Amino acid sequence: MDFLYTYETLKLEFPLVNPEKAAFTILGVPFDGTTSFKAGARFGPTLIRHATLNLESYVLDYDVDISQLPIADIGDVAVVAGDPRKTADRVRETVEELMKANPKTMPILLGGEHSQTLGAVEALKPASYVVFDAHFDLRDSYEDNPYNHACVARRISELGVKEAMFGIRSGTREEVEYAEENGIQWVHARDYDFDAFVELVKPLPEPVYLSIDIDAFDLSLVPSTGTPEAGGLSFWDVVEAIEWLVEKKRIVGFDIMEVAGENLGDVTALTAAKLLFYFIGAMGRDI
Ligand SMILES: N=C(N)NCCCCNCCCN
Ligand SMILES: [Mn+2]
Ligand SMILES: [Mn+2]
Repeated sequence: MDFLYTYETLKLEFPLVNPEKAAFTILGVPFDGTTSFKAGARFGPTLIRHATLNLESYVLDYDVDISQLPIADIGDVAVVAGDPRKTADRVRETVEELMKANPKTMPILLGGEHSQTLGAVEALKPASYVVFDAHFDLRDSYEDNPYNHACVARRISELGVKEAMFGIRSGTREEVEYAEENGIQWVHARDYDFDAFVELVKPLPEPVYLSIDIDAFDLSLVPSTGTPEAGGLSFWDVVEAIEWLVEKKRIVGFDIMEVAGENLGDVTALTAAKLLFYFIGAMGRDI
């Protein structure tokens, strides 16, 4: 099918289906127009797709071969360089077009700056937003822009979406206060464990949007990201949380954001690609 704002790009190596028939639809968002420290998230979607070439499609832990699942890849959103709001509008419109064509598909965004998650959330209207991130992203405005990547959770909370955050280890006093005043629960990376995750996520209303800012992981796993922070989560921390969510909650959208880099085979993209396969594999157990 045709989308207003997307173009074709590198695709996953195994057979793909049309979005009308897909249980999962991949959409790249190669935007890095408000990146404040380390550039290159515009290459994230391509780097992640390329990194999947290194992976077996068989997810050992689940006995699921994801090459057998109905997956679509609708390419990348054409970005409006330097304008996170206009680009997120295109993301929103693309996800709306997609859901109209196939209300049952699970959109999977690959990014690209975290600012772009807003567009998907606006389109999908989840009741809750579960996010793994080193940062709160609860600033009202950053570098004079309310749609900067450092503000995305604030914009989502203003939509009335309940939020829970995991892996946090960087923020301002104002962000901590905003979280407190608005009932946003969070777990510091230092205090993170599976029980803490379940405790906060269990009471959240469905459906849930799950967002992975790749900087939630320890720096060693994700050196190429916009605002890297030491002291993050392990790979299995996040995989186990995803498994719980997939089993217990209705998920309407998923993303892996803030993957940057300039070189094929970048460690960060390899981490992101593996996580992508675990998410699809875990979801695919029920298909
Ligand atoms: N949500 C985010 N990714 N926020 C990161 C903000 C960057 C703060 N730099 C502060 C530098 C002060 N010298
Ligand atoms: Mn972050
Ligand atoms: Mn973020």
